[in-house]
Amino acid sequence: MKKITLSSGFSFDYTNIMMDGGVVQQDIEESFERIANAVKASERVRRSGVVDGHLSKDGEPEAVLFPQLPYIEEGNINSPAVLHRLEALGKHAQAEIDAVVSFGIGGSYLGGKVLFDVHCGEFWNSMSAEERNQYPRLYFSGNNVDGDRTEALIDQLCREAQAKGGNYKVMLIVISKSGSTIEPMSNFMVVEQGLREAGIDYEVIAVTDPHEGEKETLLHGLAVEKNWPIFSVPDGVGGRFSVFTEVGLIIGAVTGFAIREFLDGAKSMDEACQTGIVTENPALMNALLKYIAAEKYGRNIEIMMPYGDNLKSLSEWYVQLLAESLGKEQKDGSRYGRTPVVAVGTTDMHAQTQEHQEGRYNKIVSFVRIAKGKSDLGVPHIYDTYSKLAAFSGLPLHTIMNTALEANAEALTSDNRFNCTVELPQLNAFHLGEIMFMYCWAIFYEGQLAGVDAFNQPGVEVYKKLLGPKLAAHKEDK
Ligand SMILES: O=P(O)(O)OC[C@H]1O[C@](O)(CO)[C@@H](O)[C@@H]1O
Repeated sequence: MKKITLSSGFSFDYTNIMMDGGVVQQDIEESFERIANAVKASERVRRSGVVDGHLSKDGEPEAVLFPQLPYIEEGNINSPAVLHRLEALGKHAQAEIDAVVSFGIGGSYLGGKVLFDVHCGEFWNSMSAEERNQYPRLYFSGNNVDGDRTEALIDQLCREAQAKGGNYKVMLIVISKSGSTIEPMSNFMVVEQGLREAGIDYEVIAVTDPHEGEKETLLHGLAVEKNWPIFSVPDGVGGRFSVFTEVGLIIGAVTGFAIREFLDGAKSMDEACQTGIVTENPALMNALLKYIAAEKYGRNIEIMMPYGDNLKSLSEWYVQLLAESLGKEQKDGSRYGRTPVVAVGTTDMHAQTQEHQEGRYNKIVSFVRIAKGKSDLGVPHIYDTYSKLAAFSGLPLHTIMNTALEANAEALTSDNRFNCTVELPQLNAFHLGEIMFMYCWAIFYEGQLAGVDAFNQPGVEVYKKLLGPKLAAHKEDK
C-alpha cells in the first residue's frame, strides 16, 4: 500500500496510481531534479513571497503570500485583529441580521460556498432562527448574470420580510478582488434596488483589494464614499487561494463556522507540506504523481470526486484552482494543463462512471472519503422479504456510500484506471482546512514541476476585452 498518513488522521492513498501499469519508482527518480527545484521554490516563497517569473496583470513582479495565511500573527494577513473583527461581524449578524446575500464569482464565491455547504448544509435557509443559533439565512448571488435567479432571490427576500412583519434586515456582502467584475456588481445593484423598492432595510459590506496596481479599485472607492465597512482581499493572494482570507472567512463568520479551527487545519497541513521527502509530503506527492501521469501516461483529465452531497462545492472550488492555475503556457513555450471535472459520489457513479471505466485511458479519478459520517442513520429492516432490499438493510447509509467508493476504486484499478483517495477522519472545519490547504500547495508544486506561473490568469482577459465593446454596442442600440 502506498499511503501518506498524518498524525491528524488525514491520509493520501496513491496505491492505485503506482499500480502495475501505472507510475513507477523510476519515473519519480527521473524527476528528482525537478522535485528538488520545486522544494527550493517552496522554501523561497515561504521566506520571501517570491515566485520566480510570476508577474501581475500589469507585468509587475508580485508577491505570492498564500503560505502565511494559516498563521494568525501580528503583521500577517490574518492578524489577531482581523480575526477579532470577523468574529465581531459574526456576532452582529447573529444579533441583527435576518438574511445575508453574498455577491461574488470564481475565487470570490467558490471557497465561501464550500464553508457554507459543509457547515450549514442544504437546508440551512429553511431552518428556524433558533435551529440556526440565530445566525442569518444566507444566499449567494453574482455567480452568474441570470436575471431569473436574481428576481427569484429578491422575491424570496420580500417574502421573508413580509413573514417577519417588520424589523427585517438584510446584509449585502459584495466580494470582488478587482472590484468591478460584471457578475457580482450587476447583481448587487439589481438586488440593492429591489430592496429599496420593497422598503426592506439593508446594510452593505465590501470585500475587495484596496487597489489594483496604482489605482484604487472601484468597489473600494464606492465603499469609502458610502461609508460601508470594508474587509480586504489582500495583495499577493489570488482569488482561488483566498478562502483562507477574509473572502472565505467572512462567510464562515456570519454563519458560525469555526474559522479558527479551519485555519488550524490549514496550519497543520502547511507543516506537513514543508518536507522535501516526497513520501512524507502529501501535496508534493499529489503534484508529482499527477504531473507524471499527465506528461508520461496521457492521464491529463482529473475527475474530482468527493463522496457526500455537501462536498460538491469542494469539487467546484478545486476546478477553478486547477484550471486557472495550471492551464497555460510553460516556460519553454509548450502548453500544460489538466482538465478538471466535477463529480460527486455516489451520484455520478450513475452518470459518469461508465466513461471513467471504459472510455479513453486519459484520466485520474481523485476520491475524497470521509471515514466517519455525522449521521448514523441506517436502512431499516422493513422490506426484508425482498432479498434485494434485505441485501443492504441494517447498514448505515454512510457505510453504503463508502463501500461504493471502495468498489469504484477497485473496479477502476482492475483496468489500469488511475485513481487516488484522500481520506478525512470526519468532515469538520479542521479537516476541511487541511484538505483545502493541501490542494493549494499541490497546485504550487505542480506549477513548479510543469514550469508554469500558477498565480496569474492572462487567458481570462481575452474574452473580457471583447465583452466590453459588445456591451457598449447594446447600450447604443437602446
Ligand atoms: O474577485 P474578482 O476580481 O471579482 O474576480 C473573480 C474571479 O474572476 C477571475 O479574475 C477570472 O475572471 C478569477 O481569477 C477570480 O477569482
